[in-house]
Amino acid sequence: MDLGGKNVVYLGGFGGIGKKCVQELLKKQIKGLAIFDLIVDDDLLAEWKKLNPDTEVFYQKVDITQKSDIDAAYKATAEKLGHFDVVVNGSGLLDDRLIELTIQINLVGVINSTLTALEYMDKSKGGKGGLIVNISSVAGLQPTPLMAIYSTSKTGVTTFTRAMASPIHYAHSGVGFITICPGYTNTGILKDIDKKTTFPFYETRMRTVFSKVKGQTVEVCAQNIVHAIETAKNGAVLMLELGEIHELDIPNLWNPQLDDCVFVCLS
Ligand SMILES: NC(=O)c1ccc[n+]([C@@H]2O[C@H](COP(=O)([O-])OP(=O)(O)OC[C@H]3O[C@@H](n4cnc5c(N)ncnc54)[C@H](O)[C@@H]3O)[C@@H](O)[C@H]2O)c1
Ligand SMILES: CCCCCCO
Repeated sequence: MDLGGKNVVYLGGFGGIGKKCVQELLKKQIKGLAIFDLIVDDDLLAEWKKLNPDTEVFYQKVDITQKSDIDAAYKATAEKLGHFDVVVNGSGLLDDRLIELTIQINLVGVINSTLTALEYMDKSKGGKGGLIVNISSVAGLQPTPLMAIYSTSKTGVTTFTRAMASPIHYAHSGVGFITICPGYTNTGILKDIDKKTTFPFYETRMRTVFSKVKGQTVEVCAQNIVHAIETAKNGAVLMLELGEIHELDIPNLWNPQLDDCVFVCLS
């Protein structure tokens, strides 16, 4: 999608990856940018507004565990911008001690944000269509024993987003979906990992190598997220690893058998 003149909503826009994504998005002559987040950096927000006078940049406080916050923020954004073309669900928590909160933020919050945004974007409901980008993780592509709860939440994000990208849904709503799965990216989420694993001090092979795993810079991750927004097709699952974008082809593992054929479950 050409981002020039578009309206973007970014959830988690003051986080490590979020801040850099916002800075990359602001280079694309977007028309409006709504930053939803639990926290705000007032100085950074003021700087973004000052440096981008032709873009309407504003902040909405949102606790993504509160559906009422999500509803209010999207309503206010629709009133301010008229419509929005791109939504990035980029909030997240990595702390397996906090089971319910991990699921609430990483999965239920993304689901609620997605379904609320769809109410405004869905062509069949008077919307203009658009693109919803859900940030999963490499931990959302395969089981990650070191942080099993986080991995579960992110696997849910990957599966939910792929289901939303069904050709049937897309034909109906005109809203495309892509899943972004970053590898290690140098932000605070990876710090103090021993306090955030499923089992404290439980030596897994991953824990042994955790501090030696190669990571990518936040800047290159953000650049690739924005490149994906501009170029990826509906349904793409993109692993962003060490500065590269790998489009993944995840096979169907089950296709229902009918009396006279195998029904391929693509929608
Ligand atoms: N850094 C990595 O290695 C990495 C790798 C793969 C995926 N990710 C994912 O990328 C996204 C951004 O992560 P990050 O590395 O920038 O971490 P971060 O901790 O810097 O940012 C997390 C963001 O989520 C927001 N958030 C947390 N709880 C919230 C709540 N209740 N309501 C609203 N917002 C809330 C924070 O305010 C912050 O803006 C997350 O979804 C994370 O799981 C990160
Ligand atoms: C072991 C997987 C680490 C995932 C990074 C945060 O999504």
